[in-house]
Amino acid sequence: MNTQLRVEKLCKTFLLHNQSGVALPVLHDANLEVSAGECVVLHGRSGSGKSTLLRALYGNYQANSGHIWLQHAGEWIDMAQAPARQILAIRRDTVGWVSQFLRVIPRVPTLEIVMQPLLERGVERAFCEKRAKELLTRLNVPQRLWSLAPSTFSGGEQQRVNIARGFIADYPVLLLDEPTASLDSANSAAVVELIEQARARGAAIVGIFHDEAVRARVADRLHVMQPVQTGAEA
Ligand SMILES: Nc1ncnc2c1ncn2[C@@H]1O[C@H](COP(=O)(O)OP(=O)(O)OP(=O)(O)O)[C@@H](O)[C@H]1O
Repeated sequence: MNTQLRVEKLCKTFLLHNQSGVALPVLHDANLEVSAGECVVLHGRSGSGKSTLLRALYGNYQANSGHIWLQHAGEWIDMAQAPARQILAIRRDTVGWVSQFLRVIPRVPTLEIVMQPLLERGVERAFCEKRAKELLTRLNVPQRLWSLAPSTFSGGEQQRVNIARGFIADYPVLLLDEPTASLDSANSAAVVELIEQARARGAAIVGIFHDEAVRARVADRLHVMQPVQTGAEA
């Protein structure tokens, strides 16, 4: 097994400063190991910390303790301790994030938004454009929209632009936050196919999928999230 990502004893407690400093423990000694070519789906009841773990893996949430080891540029790096500059390099080259939401960039055309992750890696523009067009076609984003900024697109169209952008680069690690939420079955099937292809090329994938049929299709394994027991509940 070629391990690509290893989470060790990760702890995360949210401190609600504007609510009397209440402490909300969400992750306690969370462990997870994902190999290249494996898709692990986070599973557990609402509020069990699935999104929190996924965001910590992308460096959006700072863990209180523990490690997030991943292979980046031929070395093992602890994402939980990495400085901001290194996190940016990890996001460019190693860890991709695909969610249902597009952070709309004003006035930038769709094709440009989709190409951006590859352009940032210094890939030749003609290649980026070809790949972006292929993905937009596969995801049924009509060609007449490609030159427009997506701020006025429908929710589903924005979602598919975001998915095209998330899949354009061959990231060794892919984090998927409900990428098929609210897509119709044809578009959902197109996303499932992209996930299967990423897995076949050796990506280590961690995802959240509430749709049971999609989960059954893509998951090699479910990772069950255990809610943190507080003193009152124990
Ligand atoms: N930024 C935050 N600040 C404070 N508390 C947070 C924050 N993000 C999440 N939480 C809390 O952490 C707990 C876990 O939330 P999280 O979103 O990780 O759960 P989830 O398993 O993804 O839930 P769902 O399936 O409903 O999306 C919740 O009780 C939530 O209120």
